[in-house]
Amino acid sequence: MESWPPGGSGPAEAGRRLRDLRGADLAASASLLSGAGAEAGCSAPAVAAVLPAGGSGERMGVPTPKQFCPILERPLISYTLQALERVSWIKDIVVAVTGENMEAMKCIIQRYQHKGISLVESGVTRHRSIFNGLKALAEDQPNCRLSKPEVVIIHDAVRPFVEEDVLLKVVTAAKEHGAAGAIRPLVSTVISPSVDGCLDHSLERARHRASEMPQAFLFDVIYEAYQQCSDYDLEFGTECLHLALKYCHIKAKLIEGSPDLWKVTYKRDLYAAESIIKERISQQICVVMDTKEDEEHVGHRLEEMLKNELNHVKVTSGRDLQQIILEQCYNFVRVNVMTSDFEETQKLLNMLEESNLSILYPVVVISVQFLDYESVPFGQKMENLMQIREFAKQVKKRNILLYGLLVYYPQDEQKLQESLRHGATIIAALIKERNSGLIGQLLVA
Ligand SMILES: Nc1ccn([C@@H]2O[C@H](COP(=O)(O)OP(=O)(O)OP(=O)(O)O)[C@@H](O)[C@H]2O)c(=O)n1
Ligand SMILES: O=P(O)(O)OC[C@@H](O)[C@@H](O)[C@@H](O)CO
Repeated sequence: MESWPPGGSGPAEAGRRLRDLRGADLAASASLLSGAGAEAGCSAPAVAAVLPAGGSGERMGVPTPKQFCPILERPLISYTLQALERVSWIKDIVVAVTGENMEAMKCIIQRYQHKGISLVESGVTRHRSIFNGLKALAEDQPNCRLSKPEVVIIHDAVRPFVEEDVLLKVVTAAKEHGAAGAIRPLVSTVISPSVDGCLDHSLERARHRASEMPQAFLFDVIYEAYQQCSDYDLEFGTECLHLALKYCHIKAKLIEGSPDLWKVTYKRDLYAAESIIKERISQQICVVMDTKEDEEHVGHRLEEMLKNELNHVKVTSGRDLQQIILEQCYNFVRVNVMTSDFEETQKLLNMLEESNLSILYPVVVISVQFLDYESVPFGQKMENLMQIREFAKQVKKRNILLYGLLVYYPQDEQKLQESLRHGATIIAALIKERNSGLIGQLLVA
C-alpha cells in the first residue's frame, strides 16, 4: 500500500497530487464498484466507517450523553451500530468515545452482540474525534488490527435511521468524486444577523440545503484534509465536506437523503426516534393457535379483525413458529380457547427466551383467553388467570412484555363480534405502545 502523501508534503503539493489521483484512481474505483472491474480479477475496494460518539449532548438537557440515552431501554448508539453492521460491505466500524465512556461502550457492544466494532478515544471536538477515528484506520498506526480502507464513511452515532441505500450512494459517489454527503431540504430559512442583532440578509431557501450524514470520502482525501486542518477548523468546524474542499480542493457530490437521516439533538428527537422504532417493530404480528387455517375457529375471526388494525398478520399453528421467530417478528398473539391455563402461552414464551429475539427489541406476547365465565366457578378460573402476573415479571427480565386479554365466549353473535373488534383494538394498542406498565394485566374485551 502506497504511503500517503506520495512524495510531496505541503498542502499545495498534496492538493495537486490528489487531483492527479482523482482521475486515474477514481475511474478504476468506479468500475470496481459497478462490478465491471470484478471480471478483471480486481477485488472490491474496502469500506470502513467512523462514528463520532464523544459528545456530551448538552442540548439534550440530561446528564447522560445523548448517544447513551435509552430508547425502549436500549442505548441510542446501539441502533446506529445495528444499522451499520448489517451492511455487509462495511468491513470495520470505528467508534470514538470519551475515555470515561469506554467501558460503558464495551458493555453495550457485548450486551447487544455488535460485531466488527473498534473503539478509539474521542477528542474535545467532533472534528478531533473523527480525526482520531481516521488515525486508527490509517496504516501507520502501531499494533492496530484495522487496515486502511479505500473509502471511509463518516456518520454521527446519534443518527440511527441510516439505510444501506444511502450508504451505497455516498460511497459510490465518493469513489467517483473523492467526497460525498447526504443533504436535505431546509425547513427554516437561513438568515444572517448584523452585529446589532438585526437582519442583515437571508439566503434563498430553495437554493440551499442542510448538510446531513452519512458522508463518505476516499480515505486518502479526508485523512490528508485532517492532517492539514488548522486548529481553528478542528476546534470550531462542523462540516467534513468543507475540509475536503478547503484542504484538498475536492468538491463533494451531494446526495439527496431521506427524512429519517436527522440527528438526535434535543429531547423531542428521542421521543420521535422511539416512536419511529415502535412503529417499525409493530408491523409484523403472528397469531398462534392450534387449529388449521380453514377450520371455523373464533381465533380466525379475531385474526380477521386484527388485519383491520395492523398491516401484516401471520397465522401459525405453531409448527412454523421457529421460522417466524427467525424472520424477526416481535409481536405474538397466543389464542387459547376455553381454557384458563397458560400452558400453550408458556411454550411460546420458552421458545422466545431461547431464541434471544428480544435482545435488540422488546417482544410483545398477548395471551388471549376465550372463556365461558359461567361454565365453572369463576373464582377458580381467576386464580389460574392471575398467574400471568408472575409469568410477566419473569419474562420481563428477558425483555418480553406479556399481557392478558379475556374474551367472554361463547356469547350471542352480535356481542361476540363487538368483543372481537374491541379485542383487536386492545391488541393493536398494546403492540404499538409496548407499555411496560401494563405487563401482567388481564384486560377484558
Ligand atoms: N467532542 C465531540 C463532540 C461531538 N461528537 C459526536 O458528534 C456527533 C454529532 O455532534 P452533536 O450532535 O453536536 O453532539 P454533541 O456535541 O454531544 O451535542 P451538543 O452540541 O448538544 O453538546 C455526536 O454523535 C457526538 O457524540 C464527538 O464525537 N466528539
Ligand atoms: O454541529 P453538530 O456537532 O451539532 O453536528 C454535526 C453536524 O453539523 C453534522 O453532522 C452535519 O451538519 C453534517 O456535517
